[in-house]
Amino acid sequence: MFTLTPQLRLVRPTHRLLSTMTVSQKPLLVAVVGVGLVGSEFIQQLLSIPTHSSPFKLISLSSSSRTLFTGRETPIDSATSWKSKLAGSSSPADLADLTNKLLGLVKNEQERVAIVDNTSSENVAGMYPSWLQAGIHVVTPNKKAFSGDRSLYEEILAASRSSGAKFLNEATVGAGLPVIAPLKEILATGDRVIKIEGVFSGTMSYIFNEFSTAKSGGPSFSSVVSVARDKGYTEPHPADDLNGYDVARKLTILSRQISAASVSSTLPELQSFLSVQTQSLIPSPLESTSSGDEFIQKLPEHDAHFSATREAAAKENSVLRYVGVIDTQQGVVKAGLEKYPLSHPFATSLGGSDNIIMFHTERYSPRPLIIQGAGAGAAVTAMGVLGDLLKLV
Ligand SMILES: NC(=O)C1=CN([C@@H]2O[C@H](COP(=O)(O)OP(=O)(O)OC[C@H]3O[C@@H](n4cnc5c(N)ncnc54)[C@H](OP(=O)(O)O)[C@@H]3O)[C@@H](O)[C@H]2O)C=CC1
Ligand SMILES: N[C@@H](CC=O)C(=O)O
Ligand code: NA
Repeated sequence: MFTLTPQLRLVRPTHRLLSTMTVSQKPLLVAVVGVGLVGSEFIQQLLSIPTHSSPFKLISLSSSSRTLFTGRETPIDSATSWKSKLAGSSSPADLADLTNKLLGLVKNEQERVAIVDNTSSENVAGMYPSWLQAGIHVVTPNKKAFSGDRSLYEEILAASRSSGAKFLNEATVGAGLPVIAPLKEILATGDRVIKIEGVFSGTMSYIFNEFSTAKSGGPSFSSVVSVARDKGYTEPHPADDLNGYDVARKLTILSRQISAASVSSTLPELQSFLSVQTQSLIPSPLESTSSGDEFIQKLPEHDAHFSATREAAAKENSVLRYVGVIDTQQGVVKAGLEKYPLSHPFATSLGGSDNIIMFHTERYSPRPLIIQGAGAGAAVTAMGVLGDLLKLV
């Protein structure tokens, strides 16, 4: 009889340990909103983690027209059938209804829930404060919430602070490249950013890597833009890349992060990405061209201007690159076309849709921290999103 006691002693701590592990290893329930290029690849990558070892359960998918909500007992686990299951769902897309269902899981079942927003929708971005307030984590490559109206950004920060739910947005800048995470570490460990300078647009990178090289002359600007569009690198309307807004949004995201970490930041308080000094490359006669096809058709009329700019740079042994700069000493955030000598990393080391980002900080000085690699594309962007999701578990 007395032998029971030691056994009990053994059993009880082991059991407690198991129950603790069970709680901390409860899978994170994931709802995906947006199943386009990045969304589909993200689902593929998520479902490629073997079910028995996955820390996630995929419980909901939404396109702009319909939602599939399976709940946690029968999660979506097949990379081959999720599309047809979503297509066959009779539930219309309804973010309010999805929010209520997820809120029930958080409040009534003590589940941990994350929404992954793979859209570029402002409406979806506008839901973040209510999701975070409800304790639902948000992971996204969508730049809208963090680069749009300052009030939305502040609501997001406040909601996350009050509930403890996290928002992670690594893929909003440099796609899968680590940019946001190193910046957070630079700031959190007490280093000071002096300047961030980089090629932040995959599309602009491709265009200028092809248009302006170490060799004199080269293809016409319009032909490079046209090829970039045919390859699927540009937005359907190339003006949406050439206006520089995508770069301005990325600079806003980084700049707000720097300002939030430093009470004495000299950076301007950006009301939105529209507050960034941004040079548009759209020739003024084409500014109101609403069709992408018409834009491409008329762009050759402006080739001479771009060729002259290229030749002027070449005379100085330099090339043209569309860059973004955050200068905390000058208090400037700007995006535009700049000349770089051939010895500069922006001039000769870039290929394809590479991004390159240089962090000049007090610690990384005089030699900057440089991050470079593919800055657009479904595979690397989805990896950045899944990487963020893994940080939650
Ligand atoms: N592609 C890239 O290289 C990179 C993309 N990103 C960002 O990733 C995000 C996704 O980009 P990408 O996949 O290329 O874009 P896509 O246009 O391919 O996909 C976006 C999807 O969002 C869906 N959508 C729009 N509104 C809603 C809504 N209210 N509810 C549910 N779904 C909705 C659309 O669905 P439907 O088809 O049903 O209309 C569409 O399929 C964007 O924010 C983009 O800026 C970031 C870095 C790099
Ligand atoms: N259009 C963007 C894609 C990622 O944000 C780019 O060109 O970098
Ligand atoms: Na990134």
